[in-house]
Amino acid sequence: MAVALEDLKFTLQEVLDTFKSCLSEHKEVFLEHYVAGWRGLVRFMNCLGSVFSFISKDAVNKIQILVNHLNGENGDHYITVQSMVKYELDSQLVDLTKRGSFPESGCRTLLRLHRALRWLELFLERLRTSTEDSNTSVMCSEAYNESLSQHHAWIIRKAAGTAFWALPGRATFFDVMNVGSPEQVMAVLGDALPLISEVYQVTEDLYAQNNILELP
Ligand SMILES: CCCCCCCC/C=C\CCCCCCCC(=O)N[C@@H](COP(=O)(O)O)[C@H](O)/C=C/CCCCCCCCCCCCC
Repeated sequence: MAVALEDLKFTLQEVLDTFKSCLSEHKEVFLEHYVAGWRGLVRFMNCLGSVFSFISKDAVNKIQILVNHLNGENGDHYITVQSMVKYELDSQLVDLTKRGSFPESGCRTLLRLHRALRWLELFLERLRTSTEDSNTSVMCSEAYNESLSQHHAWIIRKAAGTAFWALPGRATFFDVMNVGSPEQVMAVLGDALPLISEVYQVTEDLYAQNNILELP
């Protein structure tokens, strides 16, 4: 497995810092930082091997859709997730019941990443409380089955389940994170998790209030 440890050393910290900077003091989620967080996670995943490339391609595609909105002529409306939701709903730019004219709306695209963030939260929580003999593939599968899998077709669930078995063991995983000793990894995860959870919850509440948690 080719792992660019030097790149990861700052990338992982960067990812966690990026999620830290996602929330404004008024609990708005900055789309630019949210997307940057995902970019970092994808870089990390790419270092785990080509077996994950079908996952990273989908994530990259969705990240790019959001970046295009941010850089587009209506980019001002995409500064925060809150302003994006308001703008797209007010302007009727979202397919609400079936896929139609707006397959790349910001709302439906971010929803896919938002669901994946729940997987990440559950997976990192398992890693944080794991012991030496815990199995990363099992932790990853459990987190996936409790979250994202409910939104995936059978064929995607099968492919994801197969890819999870290619994950490195816990010790290698921690090495790749390059944070330091297992205790230091646990401490970093302990710092990062509440922030990731808060970003997830703020987004979840916003989508629930606007009744857009099931966008096609
Ligand atoms: C501290 C870091 C340690 C953990 C590092 C984790 C790095 C994870 C990086 C990226 C995660 C990938 C996010 C995937 C987003 C998937 C979005 C999605 O659900 N897409 C599906 C629906 O889209 P539409 O068709 O409606 O447009 C799409 O069908 C999915 C296709 C690809 C398969 C997705 C499988 C997701 C598995 C997530 C677990 C990733 C495991 C990585 C292992 C480290």
